[in-house]
Amino acid sequence: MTNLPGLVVTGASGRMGQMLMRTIQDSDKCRLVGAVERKGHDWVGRDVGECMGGAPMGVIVSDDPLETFAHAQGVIDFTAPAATVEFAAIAAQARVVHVIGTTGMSADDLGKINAAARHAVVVRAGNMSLGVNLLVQLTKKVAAALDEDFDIEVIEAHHNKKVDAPSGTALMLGEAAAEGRGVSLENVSDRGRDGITGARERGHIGFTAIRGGDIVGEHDVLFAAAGERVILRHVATDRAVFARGALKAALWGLGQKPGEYDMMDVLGL
Ligand SMILES: NC(=O)C1=CN([C@@H]2O[C@H](COP(=O)(O)OP(=O)(O)OC[C@H]3O[C@@H](n4cnc5c(N)ncnc54)[C@H](O)[C@@H]3O)[C@@H](O)[C@H]2O)C=CC1
Ligand SMILES: O=C(O)C1=N[C@H](C(=O)O)C[C@H](O)C1
Repeated sequence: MTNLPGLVVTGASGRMGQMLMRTIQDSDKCRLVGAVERKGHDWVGRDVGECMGGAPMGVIVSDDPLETFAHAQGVIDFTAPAATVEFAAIAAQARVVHVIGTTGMSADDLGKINAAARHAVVVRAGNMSLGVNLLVQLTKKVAAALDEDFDIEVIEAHHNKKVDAPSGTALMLGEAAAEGRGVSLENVSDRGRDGITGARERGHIGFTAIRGGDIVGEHDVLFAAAGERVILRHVATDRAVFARGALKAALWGLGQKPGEYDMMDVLGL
């Protein structure tokens, strides 16, 4: 057992943190060697199993990422942009694989993560599920096949605690649609319509975000033309799909050279 790769989960008390720790616990390919939460969090100093309301897991929640990462081969990080940028620098220093699921990052944040990836393996994706990564490829193909008579709209729905919009997945899908069309998303992105917006511009890619209840994550890519519509859809009903993808990414990353990778690399899509 002790020869299995050791993984740390950051944001341990979060929706994804807890799902990740349970998934690692159930895996026979890796083991949980650390759990990190922010300073002042009431889980710090306590056993993670007990914090989650179960039996002790022999892992004490820490607020010291530097010390925790030093005992691991990989870190799985679904937290918040500022925390992820800090963890990227520490993971690079410790030369451990850093799997990043955090969304809502700025261009500046992404630049810092890219710099960290010079020293360690980083696998980053706005969605770690197999289904969404397949949908990204399908979106690129459909966008390449249909001309601008088809208006492209990305519609996403998430739970009422989500803090960023559009979702990381919606942006991946928008990028894929733009790439399929041979344009830059930056130049055609249409976000936040409100009021007298004027008619829709031909060639634009629109984004709509729905927030409510406990929706895990739903994404539609709509191609709407006169007389017909094509709709590509992914519905996640269980966060386990993201956790399984993240574990796969961490284990895959152990065999790679330093650099920034995504789930397409991991899944070979
Ligand atoms: N790429 C993917 O497949 C997926 C990505 N996500 C993304 O993962 C992120 C987290 O999502 P949730 O788990 O729903 O959020 P959450 O709010 O439930 O959990 C975030 C956790 O990070 C912790 N945290 C914040 N700053 C920290 C710091 N400096 N040090 C240690 N811990 C810190 C918080 O205390 C919290 O426990 C979001 O950006 C979300 O969009 C979520 C699901 C799937
Ligand atoms: O915050 C979430 O919950 C999710 N975030 C990711 C995103 O922003 O796309 C992935 C998934 O949809 C759930």
